[in-house]
Amino acid sequence: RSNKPRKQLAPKNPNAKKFNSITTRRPQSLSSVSGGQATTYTRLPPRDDAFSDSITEIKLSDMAIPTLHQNKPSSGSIDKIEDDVASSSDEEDSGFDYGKFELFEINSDDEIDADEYEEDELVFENKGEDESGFEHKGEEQEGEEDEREKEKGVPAVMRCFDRAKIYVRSGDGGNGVVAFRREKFVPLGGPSGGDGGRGGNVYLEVDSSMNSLLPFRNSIHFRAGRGSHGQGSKMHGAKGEDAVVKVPPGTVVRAAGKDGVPGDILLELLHPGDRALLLPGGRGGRGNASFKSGANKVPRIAEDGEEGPEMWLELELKLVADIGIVGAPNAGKSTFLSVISAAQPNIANYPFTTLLPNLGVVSFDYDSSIVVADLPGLLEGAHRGFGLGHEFLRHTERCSALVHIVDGSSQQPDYEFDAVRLEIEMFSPELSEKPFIVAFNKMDLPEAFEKWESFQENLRSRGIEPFCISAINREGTRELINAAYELVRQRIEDAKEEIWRDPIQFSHVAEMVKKQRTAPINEFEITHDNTSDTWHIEGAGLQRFVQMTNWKYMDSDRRFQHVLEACGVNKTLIKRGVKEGDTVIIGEMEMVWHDSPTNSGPNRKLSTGSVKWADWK
Ligand SMILES: Nc1nc2c(ncn2[C@@H]2O[C@H](COP(=O)(O)OP(=O)(O)OP(=O)(O)O)[C@@H](O)[C@H]2O)c(=O)[nH]1
Ligand SMILES: [Mg+2]
Repeated sequence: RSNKPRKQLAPKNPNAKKFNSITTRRPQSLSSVSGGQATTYTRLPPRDDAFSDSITEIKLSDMAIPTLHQNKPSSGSIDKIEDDVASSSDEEDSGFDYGKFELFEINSDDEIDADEYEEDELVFENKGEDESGFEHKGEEQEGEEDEREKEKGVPAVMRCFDRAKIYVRSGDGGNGVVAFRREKFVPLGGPSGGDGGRGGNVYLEVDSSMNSLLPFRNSIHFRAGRGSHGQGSKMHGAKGEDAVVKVPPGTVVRAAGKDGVPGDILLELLHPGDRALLLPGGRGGRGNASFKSGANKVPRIAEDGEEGPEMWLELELKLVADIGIVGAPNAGKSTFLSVISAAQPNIANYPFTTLLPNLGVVSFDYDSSIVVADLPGLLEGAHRGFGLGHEFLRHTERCSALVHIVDGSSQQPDYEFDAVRLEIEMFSPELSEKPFIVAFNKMDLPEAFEKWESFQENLRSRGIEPFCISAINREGTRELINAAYELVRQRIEDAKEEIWRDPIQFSHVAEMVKKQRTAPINEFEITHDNTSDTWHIEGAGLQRFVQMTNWKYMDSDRRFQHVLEACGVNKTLIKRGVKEGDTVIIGEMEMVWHDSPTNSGPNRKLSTGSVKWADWK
């Protein structure tokens, strides 16, 4: 039989994990000891342990960045590493270019222009730890940054306020080991290799001190730690450290979409304390102590740890406010928020003072309070992209009511009112059906005062009773917010009568992953490529089995043959006409098929039949 190793430059399996870089893999050539069929192993995937560091939280630093940078020019070569591949692949559809972003951050020479990045301070405030020093933008990137801002029409800080795309990966399980007990007075001590530890989980958790997704501008990779490897004396490896991704309340989590089609909603993390197990870590590989059986008392076999699943997520923040303040730019929305709550938004006499929504809490008697959001001003044509406010209208989707502030001193308050209402309708009919209150502001100014009566009449004729206020003098503001509160209260009471929703299932993604993991090993599909005489065997269970098989150990081969036999792969292949020398690919593993001389008859099972292997689990 030929043991010639085959060279293969790219993973043949399109579903194979992207980041198993080929170059880090030591090609090994082992020939099977058994007389089974698929025997010569030509390409094996020992996992490289580059990511074995335990990672707790935001950890984009370390290895990811410099390598990403280095690797950029050599695209096209197979010498890619995880992040390079991962970040360049999924980005185009998202509208964000995080890869670039990161690249900039690396180049940073830590020259921070305090004025320029004033806004960014907001980012760091929220960060639990910013250990890496990569967060600050240097000067070089500024040019490109500007360019991009022009492209998108809105400053990056606004784009990243409520949207982010992140990468999460749970930890791989630790490997099991082969060891035997050797003690002076214990002859034949038996197998004592411990199991590897479980990989760390990835959790998403609401952090109520956060109010934007801006921190994800800087850190988008979250990896849980790998489980430690097992050791002799039946010592099991420690569990890998969990990664906890903190998000602000009101975050909607989607699987990253493709080609502009948003992915499925996985989770909604609305309230402080919400915590979801997203990706469970990989199972630790079993050590040889676990493989001991009556028929095989000296098992020379241990499993590798299971790889932790990975995924790209799209986060979207929808503020959890009870009331949204809407209105044209410069109407006095922020002023109103500042007088009813302790919030101190920027107020100035020019349009678009408010670039990002502000939140304020208004307390009422009996311990009740509501959250009020002040949104950037809405212009006519906002739904076509004019101005800024439209970007943020979706934050009002969760509001119970709107307060619509009209600038009484404007030329035509009636017209302004209609224009903003129209924008709201254009944005979403659902939003326009929310209860709202109209407030005619700046009554202290004579030009506003003059227009009040006609404005009031006009609205009354349409069945709306407007309020008049002078936000700056705090006149009429209390009545206005009380009325708004009344709307919220009603709404809450109405909602109580609605049928109770099912309690939110925070672990359903993890359940899905777990279910996938338990995919039976005998469910697979075989496709045959005539031109290259290649057989692809696809099946989640089998692929997982291959991934966890550690070929270093003698008995691994036998067990592998045994499993192929037992789950029917060999039989199916023979039935479909596999020939001597054909390539058989399962997951990342490539084999050459050999017809053994004892192909038919009971002899086929000779190699494995006598041993009972521990169950695959
Ligand atoms: N005279 C008077 N001026 C007011 C009143 N309320 C707000 N202003 C002024 O109107 C200007 C705009 O106020 P803001 O509260 O920043 O308006 P805004 O609606 O938040 O504006 P944008 O955030 O730019 O959309 C400021 O100069 C305020 O001082 C009021 O009741 N009377
Ligand atoms: Mg404002």
